[in-house]
Amino acid sequence: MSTQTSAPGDAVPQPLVVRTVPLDDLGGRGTPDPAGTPDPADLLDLLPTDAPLAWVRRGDGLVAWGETLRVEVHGADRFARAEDAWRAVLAHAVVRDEVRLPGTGPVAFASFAFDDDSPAGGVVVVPRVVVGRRGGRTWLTTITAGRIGAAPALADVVGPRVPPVAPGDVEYRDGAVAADAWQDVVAQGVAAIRAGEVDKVVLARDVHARTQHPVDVRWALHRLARRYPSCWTFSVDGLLGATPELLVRSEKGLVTSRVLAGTIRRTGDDAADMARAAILAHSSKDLEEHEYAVTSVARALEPFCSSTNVPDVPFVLHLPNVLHLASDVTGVLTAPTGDAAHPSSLALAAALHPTAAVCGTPTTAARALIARVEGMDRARYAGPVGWMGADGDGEWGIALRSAQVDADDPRALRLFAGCGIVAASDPAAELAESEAKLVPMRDALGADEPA
Ligand SMILES: C=C(O[C@@H]1C=C(C(=O)O)C=C[C@H]1O)C(=O)O
Repeated sequence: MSTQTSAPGDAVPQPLVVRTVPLDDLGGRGTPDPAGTPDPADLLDLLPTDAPLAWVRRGDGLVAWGETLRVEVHGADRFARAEDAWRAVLAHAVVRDEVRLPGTGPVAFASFAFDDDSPAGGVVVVPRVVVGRRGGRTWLTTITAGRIGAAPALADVVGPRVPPVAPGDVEYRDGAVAADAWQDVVAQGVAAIRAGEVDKVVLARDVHARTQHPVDVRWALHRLARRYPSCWTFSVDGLLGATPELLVRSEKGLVTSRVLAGTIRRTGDDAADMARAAILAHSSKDLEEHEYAVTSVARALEPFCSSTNVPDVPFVLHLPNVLHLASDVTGVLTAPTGDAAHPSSLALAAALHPTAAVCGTPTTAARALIARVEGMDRARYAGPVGWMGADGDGEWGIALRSAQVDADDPRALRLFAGCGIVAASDPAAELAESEAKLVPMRDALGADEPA
């Protein structure tokens, strides 16, 4: 069943029955499966064409499909409303979880707009079926309205494998701001920095794609996951991508955030790229950009944590298209007192969003500058995307290296990319960097067979 509600708490199916069973001895690699059921070793292979949900990295993670409940939220309190809705769902849930790992039991996927005023708002999807994998353990969760019945079996909830369909020819055209004109947007950002309005601002652009065939999101997901194994490949409500940036993971009182800022394009030549990595690691412009982003994350986490660990120097993250300065910031959540619980991963994501990696410093002025000069609605690009479990633990990425499929036209997509701008930024170089950041999604829509 699928229920639409914009008022959290409305129309929660009662009771909601959640069952998690292990799949450890089912369909493992090399196990002959007479029913032809896909191998859960590759989670993405399980997904149906329609509205696939995914959060995977290096073969682990969650895939899901079906909609037991969908909640749409809007406005500045969209995160809090989403959390209220999730709690209302849980209040009516009967849970039998035989695996008890992060990601087992009830799970919601969600994605949120970057901007408080965006019509894109946010969406929480409680799927009907979830298959998860973590450290060699695989499980199946079903979330249905009704009564507790027999333990679910994979063969009953997964259809025959329909191979992903290629998008065919893809036409690209300018988005809200043409590529050339976007250099003026960057120049306005630099001018605002020099005028003292902000220290850093992140400016983005979109590109429109039109595919020959309706987009089969799974085609793109497979390609993203294979080419960008260190990224989090995600799909929620038509927003898909492979982000290298983890806004926050919260697990058993431990929080982690992978902060990126400071980028250099790769050349394709390994020796030259090693030299570029060294240049990046010593570039004062990129180190400045990075410092703003790390500080914004550390400051936002501090009120929730009894201790935090902020690395002194970033490492260089190598991706096939770009190199980034990266820092893994960690913290221990302050132990709850009395009946209080830890803040949920979503509450932490709400407190962190938007970091200086995707907005700028100071936040309020950078937000206002973006709204004034960027010339587009970012929608859910650069907003939090991820999943959360019943205990509030979960993982939220920043929706970068991403595209949004038009809900009314499955052949139309918007691709997005943005760049951190500081006083020393050069508009032409930033345009080139934005092109490099569009590569993952362009390749994901490529015509050749997935490798
Ligand atoms: C805004 C994007 O990326 C962000 C900006 C970066 C930069 O300017 O160096 C690096 C990583 C991300 O934090 C994007 O990919 O669209």
